[in-house]
Amino acid sequence: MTATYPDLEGASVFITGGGSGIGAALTDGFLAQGARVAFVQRSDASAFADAMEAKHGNRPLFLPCDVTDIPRLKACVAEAAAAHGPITVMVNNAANDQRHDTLQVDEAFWDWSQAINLKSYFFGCQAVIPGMQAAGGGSIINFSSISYMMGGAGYPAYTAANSGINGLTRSLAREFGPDRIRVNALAPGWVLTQKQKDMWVTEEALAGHLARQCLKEPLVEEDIVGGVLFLASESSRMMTGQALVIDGGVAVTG
Ligand SMILES: NC(=O)C1=CN([C@@H]2O[C@H](COP(=O)(O)OP(=O)(O)OC[C@H]3O[C@@H](n4cnc5c(N)ncnc54)[C@H](O)[C@@H]3O)[C@@H](O)[C@H]2O)C=CC1
Ligand SMILES: O=C(O)C(=O)C[C@H](O)C(=O)CO
Repeated sequence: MTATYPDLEGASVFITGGGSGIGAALTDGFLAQGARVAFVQRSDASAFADAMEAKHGNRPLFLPCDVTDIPRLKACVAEAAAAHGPITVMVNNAANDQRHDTLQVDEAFWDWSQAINLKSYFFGCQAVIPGMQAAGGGSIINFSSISYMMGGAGYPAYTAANSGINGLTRSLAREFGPDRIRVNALAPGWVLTQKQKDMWVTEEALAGHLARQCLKEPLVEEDIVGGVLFLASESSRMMTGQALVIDGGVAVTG
């Protein structure tokens, strides 16, 4: 059950990685609010856009883009603004939590990981801020993760980026608050997307993780949508520079 936010009707929303996983649930959730949604991702999402149009009678604008290609990312932001009006809601969601062994990481892997998981976030924000300033404000939601709060081993380049996203978020909130641009992070817990199930979920790992949650059910994509809509809408008008955690209540120490 998701609340309705009347101010999101007609809002111009841009989502990175909006065609699969949590991002697809976000595209669905914003379309259900009557927003105009543009999203980017690397792989073809035309069939998903068709399905969304059939469901909502409101087609999202899919723009193929690798978010590590910053000129292309900026061009997509410009194309989305031309189609839907100035972007007033930006969701930096695309990421890659590829596991890695610290002693095997080389500079190329490190740079690849930061390019997706941190650099694209900075330049995604930079691309939408002038339009938000001209529009009199906006809301940016940067996806982080509880991964760095848990201090989990096995993906330090990813957790470093997730931690960096919170620093980025707080600094941008300070710099652009006077323009009425709000910048918040959202840190999900373990959300059982198809990719997580295919790549990382084992019975043992899931049981260990659920033991750390207060609420003993796994999270699904839709559990994240309500928090993002709230941060996007004027219902959170005096909230900025924060990290909203949706993780079923994971104990972060021990
Ligand atoms: N699923 C989980 O358990 C958790 C997810 N998160 C965060 O939530 C966000 C979404 O995660 P998921 O839906 O699980 O991820 P996912 O891997 O299922 O989807 C990520 C999306 O980003 C796109 N993408 C990846 N690299 C890209 C690139 N270079 N250029 C363009 N698009 C690219 C993918 O195509 C996909 O649409 C991420 O920021 C992730 O760090 C955080 C904590 C836990
Ligand atoms: O990709 C992530 O970020 C996560 O999967 C965070 C999870 O809570 C996790 O890593 C559980 O082991």
